[in-house]
Amino acid sequence: MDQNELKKAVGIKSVDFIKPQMTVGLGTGSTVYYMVEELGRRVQAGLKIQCVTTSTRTWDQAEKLGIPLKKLNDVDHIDLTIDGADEIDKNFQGIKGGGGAHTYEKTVALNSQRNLWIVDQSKMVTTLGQFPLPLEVNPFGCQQLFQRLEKEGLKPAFRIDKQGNNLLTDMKNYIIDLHLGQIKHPHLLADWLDHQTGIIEHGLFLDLVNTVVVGCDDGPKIIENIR
Ligand SMILES: O=C[C@H](O)[C@H](O)[C@H](O)COP(=O)(O)O
Repeated sequence: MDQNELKKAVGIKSVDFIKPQMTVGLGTGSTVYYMVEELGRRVQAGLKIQCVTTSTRTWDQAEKLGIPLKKLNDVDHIDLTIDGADEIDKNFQGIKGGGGAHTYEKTVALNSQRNLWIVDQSKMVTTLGQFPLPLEVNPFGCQQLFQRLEKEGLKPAFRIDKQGNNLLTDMKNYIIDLHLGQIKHPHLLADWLDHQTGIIEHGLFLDLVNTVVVGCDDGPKIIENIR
């Protein structure tokens, strides 16, 4: 199976975790796309749920499919959030934000009773960091922040769109990607990044995921993170 077929298989499989009357967080990305398409089919077939989204992309897709949507501020809990990931290590720590949506994604994830990630097998790694670590940053003072990151040896690069401009997030911020190669101590790095003024949110998602559905050639595999 190619990567897209694996993404589609896990996207469809993950919808089995959604039960009637749940409030569900919908992530962002090309794997989540398939999950939302399948959820739309089930809602049209009569499944009663409500959802919050983590990006305008997902909101627009879900709205077109007739999935009932709420703003995050208007729900009192989220039963389950289903999202993609860019890397997951052997300790179930993850990198997200390849699509620049990680700030809203982390906000929704932190407010969810359960988090389920859907990935193809290429995302399962021994050590995080091969995938560049995304930072959402405030445009105000971003050059000074960039220099600070360079000085720390974190190999930053602004993410640029097709027109050659700084890519803008849903919140109209910029993205800086850190090309680290490997992240030996994710918690220490997360702690340092959490304390840098100008960084709105980083893409390290630590101690957050409960279940991972991995797309493998012989079918989706469900892995529980027993913590
Ligand atoms: O900002 C984007 C998200 O964190 C995505 O969930 C992540 O990048 C995985 O995306 P994809 O399923 O397209 O590989």
